[in-house]
Amino acid sequence: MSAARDVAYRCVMAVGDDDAYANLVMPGLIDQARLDGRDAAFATELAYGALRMRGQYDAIIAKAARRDPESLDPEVRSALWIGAHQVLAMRVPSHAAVSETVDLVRRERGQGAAKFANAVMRRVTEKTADAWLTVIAPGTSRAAKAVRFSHPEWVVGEFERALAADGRAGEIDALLEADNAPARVTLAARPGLADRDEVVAETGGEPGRWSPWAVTLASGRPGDLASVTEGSAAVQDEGSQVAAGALALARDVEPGERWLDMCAGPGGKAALLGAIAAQHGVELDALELHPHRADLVRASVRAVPDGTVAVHVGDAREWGDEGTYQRIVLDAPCSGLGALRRRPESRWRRDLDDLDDLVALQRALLARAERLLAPGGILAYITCSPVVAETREVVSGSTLRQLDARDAVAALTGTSAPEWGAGPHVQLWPHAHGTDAMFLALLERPA
Ligand SMILES: C[S@@+](CC[C@H](N)C(=O)[O-])C[C@H]1O[C@@H](n2cnc3c(N)ncnc32)[C@H](O)[C@@H]1O
Repeated sequence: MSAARDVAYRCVMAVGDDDAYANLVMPGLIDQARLDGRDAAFATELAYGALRMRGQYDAIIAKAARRDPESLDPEVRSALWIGAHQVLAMRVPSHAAVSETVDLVRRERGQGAAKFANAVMRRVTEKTADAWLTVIAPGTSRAAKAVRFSHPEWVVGEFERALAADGRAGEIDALLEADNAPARVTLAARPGLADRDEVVAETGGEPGRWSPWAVTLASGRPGDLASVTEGSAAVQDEGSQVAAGALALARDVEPGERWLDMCAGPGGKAALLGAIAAQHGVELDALELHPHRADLVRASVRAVPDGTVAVHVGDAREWGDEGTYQRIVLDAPCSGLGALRRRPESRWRRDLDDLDDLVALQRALLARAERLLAPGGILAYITCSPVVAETREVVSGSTLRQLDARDAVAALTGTSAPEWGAGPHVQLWPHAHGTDAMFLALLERPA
């Protein structure tokens, strides 16, 4: 069996067995197996594709095996997902995909299971992906879309609601499709620490579409770049750059301002805001509940001039002195459903019940943020989720005045405010903006 397929299999199994994150385990597996660039890309596509599309592949396997995929051994089910992905979504010849899958299953579960896998894979290869979709996902119901685009049905429902609330009813297929396309890697060349043109030259990438600091990479491992190693640039979705940058640009920075990042780990926004704070000679407190994530914040801000960012460990609901901060970013813990492109397994890890707890936490954090804000201060409420309950419904419970976030986003991105929807908040979308589905509201405490 090929080393790349073995790496993909180990990754899929680690995600299933150990609750691992594919993007965290994959680099180690690739290094261990000493895959070259081409095989590493192949293994990554196999594993991420299988993890993303497993909802659709389970529906196909159920028909082909005439068995509930849940009843299969995890080893067999994982191997079949990877096999199905090769046949249905990549240009791997059927005979190779079948024999590699059978070899894998034989190694893991013996001859009987290999015979079964052989029969299932042969049936899978009998139809094209489109032909299978007419069998497993006919029509345009929510359930059919869930299978076709391999998302949990409740997530499709939440996305439909969020799109409709944003004047984008009818875009659901485009959104679900965008979630299944791997996101290109974007760096932030942190202002004052790195020069964007130099990072473009260093990486062979291109300037981003929205953020003045963004560099979009064609390919490659960003960890190997000098600017990333020293911390003057870092991987950061353009949506995150826009949301954090909008707070900095919402109005002129006055001397002596104090800024707070209430939920800072792992520190992407803290580093961007810290870099901007340093340019203005103002200070940023970065707070994080979990000590190990606070360590990540310290590492993330290492290139920001000393004395600008102070990292603290604590629960933001009980932290700080009231009326202290002129700017606060509350990048709230959320379902993460706006970042499904980057985390292939994450759509299957949440369920609707998680939302209630998250929303309660988001509301409590926002209530605390309101108190920590100085009169006249501004708060950015941000989520990497478009879910209505986590976004506009949380903000609508605030006692603060909502500013038109479109103005700050337009100023930052060199666009005009009406391009960013009906306001006053801004909702970014993978299919429309090529970013994660970040939500941004700017709230102001009356002076
Ligand atoms: C969405 S992430 C923030 C991402 C971060 N702003 C960035 O750009 O890298 C939310 C963070 O909030 C932290 N968190 C959760 N509950 C918290 C609380 N009560 N107080 C402070 N931080 C909390 C989580 O551990 C997590 O690191």
